[in-house]
Amino acid sequence: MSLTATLRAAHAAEWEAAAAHRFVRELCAGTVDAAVMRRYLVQDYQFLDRFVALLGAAIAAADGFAARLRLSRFLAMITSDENTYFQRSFDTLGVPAAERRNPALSGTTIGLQALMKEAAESRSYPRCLAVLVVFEGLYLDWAQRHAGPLPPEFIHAEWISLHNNPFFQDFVGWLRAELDRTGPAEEAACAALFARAVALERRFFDDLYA
Ligand SMILES: Cc1ncc(CO)c(N)n1
Repeated sequence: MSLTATLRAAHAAEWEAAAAHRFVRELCAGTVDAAVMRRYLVQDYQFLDRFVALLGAAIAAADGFAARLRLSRFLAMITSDENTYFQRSFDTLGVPAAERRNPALSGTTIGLQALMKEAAESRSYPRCLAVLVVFEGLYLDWAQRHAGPLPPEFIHAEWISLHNNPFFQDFVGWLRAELDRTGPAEEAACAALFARAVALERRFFDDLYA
């Protein structure tokens, strides 16, 4: 089995709990409560800041120009289409500037930020990939479970389509192949980061209903 398949299998129960979570089921049905969606987006925008830094670290640590180009194109999408999605959602939900910029962080958001900081500061390409494979692979997984027409509200519909489109599918497949190619040299460290990422993803969704 490949490294990514082995890691995924080792954390199958936690992965499934996140990928089939009540939040993503309600999101795909277009029925998620507006206060829950607001709470999610406010915390996730703080995730995004560190996520952009992690992508920058992966770009710097990557072992070739082809990988740097690929990661840079993804980073360009995050800092354009995805960032404006948050801004338009915050406008629609009436989220004030202070809460967009500097909200009270949940323990899980702090944990995700610390995980990304640690991976970024390792200056290790495979360690950055181990975290990215979970974040992007898990979001592709739940978004691909959506069937039928997209929900009517853009806040729901765009969050699904941002995570299930040909560009994103292709990118996640490439991330997995990169981790399989480079991860075996640092397998224990990659496995530890992968495990923490899956657990935090699940908690991030659980928090919304706590
Ligand atoms: C917490 C979290 N994980 C993964 C993604 C996908 O990038 C996201 N937006 N937020």
